[in-house]
Amino acid sequence: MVSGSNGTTSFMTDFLQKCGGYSVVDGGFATELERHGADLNDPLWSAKCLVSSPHLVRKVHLDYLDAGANIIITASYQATIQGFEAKGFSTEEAEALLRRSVEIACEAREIYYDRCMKDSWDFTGSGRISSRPVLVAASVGSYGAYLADGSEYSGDYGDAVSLETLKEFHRRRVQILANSGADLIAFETIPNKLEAKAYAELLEEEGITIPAWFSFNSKDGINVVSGDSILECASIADSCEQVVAVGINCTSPRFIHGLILSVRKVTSKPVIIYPNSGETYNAELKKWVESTGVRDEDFVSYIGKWRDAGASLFGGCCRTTPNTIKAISRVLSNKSLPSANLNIQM
Ligand code: MET
Ligand SMILES: [Zn+2]
Repeated sequence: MVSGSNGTTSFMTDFLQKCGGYSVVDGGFATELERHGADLNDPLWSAKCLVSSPHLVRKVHLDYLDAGANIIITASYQATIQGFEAKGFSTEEAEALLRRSVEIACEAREIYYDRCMKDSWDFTGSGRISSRPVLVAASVGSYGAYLADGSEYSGDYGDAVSLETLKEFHRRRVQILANSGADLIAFETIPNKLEAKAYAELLEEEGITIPAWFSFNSKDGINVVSGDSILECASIADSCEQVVAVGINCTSPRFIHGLILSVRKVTSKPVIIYPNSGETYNAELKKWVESTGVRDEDFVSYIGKWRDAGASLFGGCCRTTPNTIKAISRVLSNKSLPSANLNIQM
C-alpha cells in the first residue's frame, strides 16, 4: 500500500470528507451530448463538440452539476493533438482545444456556483454560497479511443505498440491538461496493463503535480478488457504517487461488485466506479447494442452494495444520464438507510 509524501496523499480523502464521505461523479458525457442531438460519429467523438457546439458541452456539464455531481469530467476523452491535426488543425489550435475543454467545464462550475448563490439569496437573503465542492477532472482516453476502432474495449494494440509508443502518444496532451487549470486528471477506460504503466511513468517523468485517477474497464468482472489481471493493473495505479483513486468505468454494472473487491485487495486508495448502462458497444456498427441494458432504477439499487464493498466515488459512464446521477446522489445523501433498502424511486 502506498501513500506518497506530497500533497496528493490526502487530496482525495480530504475531498471525500468535504463531500460527506462519498462523492458523486458525473454520468455518460458523450452519450448525453448525443441524446441532445450531437452527431458524434467521428474520430474525435465528443471532442468534436469542442469545435462545433461548445455551448452544448457546457450545458451537459451544467446538467450533471444540477443533478448533484461533485466531479465533472471534461470533453477531452478523445481529444488528442494527433486527432485534431488529422482534421487539419495546427498543433497550436489542437493544444488550444485541449485547454478549451477544461475552460468550458470550469465555466459550467462558475455558472453553477453563481446560480446557487442567487438561489440562496432568493430563499434566505443570506447570500450563502452552496458548499457543495466541485472538481473538474481532465479526461484522458486511451490510445485505443484515439484509434476509434473499438480497441479501448479489446485492449489489443498489437505488438508494434510499445510502452514508449504509448508514452510518446500521450505525453504532450498530459502536459497540457496538467497545466490547464483542471483539478485532476482522469485516465479513463484503461484497457490494459501497458497503458497503465505508460501513464504512471509519464506522471513521474513529467513531474506532473496535479493528482490523477486510474480507471479500468472490464468485460468479465475478473480481468481488464485485454485479459490483463485487474490486480496487476490496480497495483500499478497503487504504486504511482500522483494517483489518488483507482477504479472501474464503462463496465457493466453486474461486474462492479467483484471488481471493487479485487481492486481493494491491492490498494487502500479510494475506489471510484462509474459503470455504463450495461449495454455493449458494437465497434463495427458504431452503436450501443441494447438488450442487457440495466434500467436506472436497477443500476442505482446497487449503490449501497458497492458502497459496502468499499467504493467511495460513484457515477455513471456511457448511456447513463443526469437522471442516473440525480438518483445516485439522492441515495448517497440518505446515509441512514441500510444498504438493503437503498432501492429508490426515480
Ligand atoms: C468510453 S468511456 C467515455 C468516458 C467519458 N468520460 C464520457 O463519458 O464521455
Ligand atoms: Zn463509457
